[in-house]
Order: sequence, then structure tokens, then C-alpha cells
Amino acid sequence: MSQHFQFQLTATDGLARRGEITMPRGNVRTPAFMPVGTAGTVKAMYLDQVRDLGSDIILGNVYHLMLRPGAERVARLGGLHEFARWPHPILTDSGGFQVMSLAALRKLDEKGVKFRSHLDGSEHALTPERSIEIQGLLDSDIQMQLDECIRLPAERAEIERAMEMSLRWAERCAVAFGDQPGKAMFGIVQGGDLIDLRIRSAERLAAMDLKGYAVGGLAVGEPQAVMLATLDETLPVLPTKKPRYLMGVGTPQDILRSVARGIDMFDCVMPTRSGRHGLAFTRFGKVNLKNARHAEDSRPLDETSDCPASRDYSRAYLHHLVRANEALASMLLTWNNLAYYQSLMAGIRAAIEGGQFEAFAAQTEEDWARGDI
Ligand SMILES: O=c1[nH]cnc2c(CCNCC3CCCCC3)c3[nH]c(NCc4cccs4)nc3cc12
Repeated sequence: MSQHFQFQLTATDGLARRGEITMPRGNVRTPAFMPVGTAGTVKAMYLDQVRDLGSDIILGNVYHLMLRPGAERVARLGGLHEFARWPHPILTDSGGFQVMSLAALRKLDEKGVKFRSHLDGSEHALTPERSIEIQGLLDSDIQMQLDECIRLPAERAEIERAMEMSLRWAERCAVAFGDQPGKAMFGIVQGGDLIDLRIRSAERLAAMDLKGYAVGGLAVGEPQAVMLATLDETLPVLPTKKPRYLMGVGTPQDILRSVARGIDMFDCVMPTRSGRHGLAFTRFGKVNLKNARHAEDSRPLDETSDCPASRDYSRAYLHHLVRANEALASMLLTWNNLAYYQSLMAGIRAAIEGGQFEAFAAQTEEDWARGDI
């Protein structure tokens, strides 16, 4: 623990980095996968389980929490850590991305974004200043700037307008955040799939000397090759000694290939959301437990796992639970999927420490290629 937000690189292997973020509430081993804890909970999990799987940090969601129960109410109740009984680090998003994908009747301009709640139609406004204020009320350890993420494909003019506005919003967020030694505010690189705009965005954010940098505007419909090529061009422009966070990514393969390019932090709804839809991630690929072929398969998902959900329950039972739409299906498959993601991250961290990352990545991808066993 440290009273200040600090990031140390402890090993590198090619462009892959092993590091540690130290904060007052605890340390985050990188490369790190951050489970999505939307409204102060990782759906279908107890947070003690999430912790026991090796999660050092979870995500909190401004959009949901500002609408319900409200940021001021969470603050009155002691902040998000106290409210959700998660005493470890929390990274909160700005709320902007979800406004653009969930809210009704949105109006976005230089000031910020006005929208109506998808819950009760009430009017709300998110400005850079209000987003940082809300993240402060939640007592978030790592706060994200408000940005505008453009879905791809898009016209250059549109991508440039959103990228430039996101840079101005980064400045406003940095001013609103001020100087909070034990916390961090991360900027977000935008620029779509246009390399010159990506470089301009990264250079201007690097000049702001922020405590960490996210790469946004990816995993929004572009091919994986475009995402990876964008990382190849963007990451060299960002400071080496600051954490890099690739937002919304991704599949196990996306994670491996992004770590290989120098990404330190990931968040993705995939393991939790797909677990609720009957999909299991295993070392040998994905298993769709809705499929009738599992109806009499007495094997567990992975007998070598130390996670009970992966080791102790037959696929036949899991198939039955999924077909019966039982709550236990979501619980066991979310548990399995997060266990798999965190074991992948632990393997990645160990491989970088041992200078074996390339071999680890190749073997892992080969295991998946064996397909659905
Ligand atoms: O530029 C971006 N700026 C801000 N957020 C982004 C996000 C959301 C990251 N997860 C937030 C979580 C906060 C807590 C609740 C859950 C989300 C992205 N997600 C994706 N792809 C995955 C996608 C998911 C859905 C559509 S694309 N690309 C993203 C790009 C940006």
C-alpha cells in the first residue's frame, strides 16, 4: 500500500510489461483484468468470490449509480467501497459511454451530454466537471475522463470532431480532479481508426502528464486487425512508465495480443454477461451449455481447475440449469468464467516475469484452437 498512486514496471518481455499499481486501498498486479461491477456488484457473484479469484480491482459504473441510488446518496452512505463492502481499489468509468448506448433522448454538445434516464425518463446532465464530481462522491480510486467514443466505421470529420472535444474534456476533467495524491485520473486516447488522429490525441494527452492512459474508441465494431494495428501506432506515443488501459477488451485472444503490444489493464463484460447467457470460457475454448449435446456429458468444464464451478459440476447439470433458467446457472458460469479470466491473467503475469510470454501466448492460443472439447 502507498499513500500515493504509483506504478512500477517490474519486468518486461518484448513489449509486454509486468507491473504493479500501488494505491492507499491496495495494489493492482498488471497485466490486470478488471471485472465489471456495474451497480456496485459483479452480477451473480459475491464480491468475496471475485476477490478470491485474484481480482485486485473492480469497475464501478457512473451511469447506473448516478441514476440509482444516486451519487450523493452513495456518498452519504460512506462511498462505494463502504456501500458495496469492497475495500480494495475501484476504477469508475465517466458514464459517457453508457449514456451513448443506454440512455434515451441524448443531446451532446461542447458542455457535455444531456439525457433522460432509461429507468424513469428523468432528465440528467453529464459534464466533465459533473462526471469527476460523481466519481469523487463514489470515492473512486481511478477516475476516467468524460470522452466521446465514436462507433466505427465513421467519417474522418466526425472522428476528428469527437477526438478534439475529448481532448478539451480531458483538460476540464484534469482541472476538476485537481491534485489527489492517492487517486488517479486517466485520460482516454481517441481518434477512431485514423493513425494521424490517434497520434495527435496520444501526444496531447501525454503532454498533460496524467497518472494513466486509456485507449478508447476500440472494440466498437472494427476488425481485430484494425484494433491491433491502432495499438501498434498509439502505444509508442504514450509514456512507458504510466499504466495503459484498453477499454472494453476483450476476448482471451484480444487480451493476449494486446498484452503483447504493451497494454496493462483490461475491462470487459464478456465473462460475466456471457456467463449469464450459458456460455463457458475454458482453457480449450468456449462451451455453449445451451447446446443439447451436453445433456448427458458427466465431465466438468475443467477438472484441472481449482474453481469449484469449473471442477465439481457436470456439463449435464450445467446444461440442465441453463435450460431451466435457474439462477444457479448464472452463478456457476459467471464464477467459472471469471476464474478462467483471472487464471489467464495470472499465467500472463508469470510468463512475463519468466521471459516466456511469447511461448505462453502461442501455447494458449493453440489450446483454444483445439476447439470446443
Ligand atoms: O472509448 C471509450 N470510452 C469510454 N468507455 C469505453 C468503453 C466502455 C468500457 N467499459 C465500461 C464499463 C463500465 C462499467 C459497466 C460496464 C461497462 C468501451 N467498451 C468497448 N467495447 C466493448 C463494448 C461493450 C458494449 C458495446 S462495445 N469499447 C469501448 C470504448 C470506450
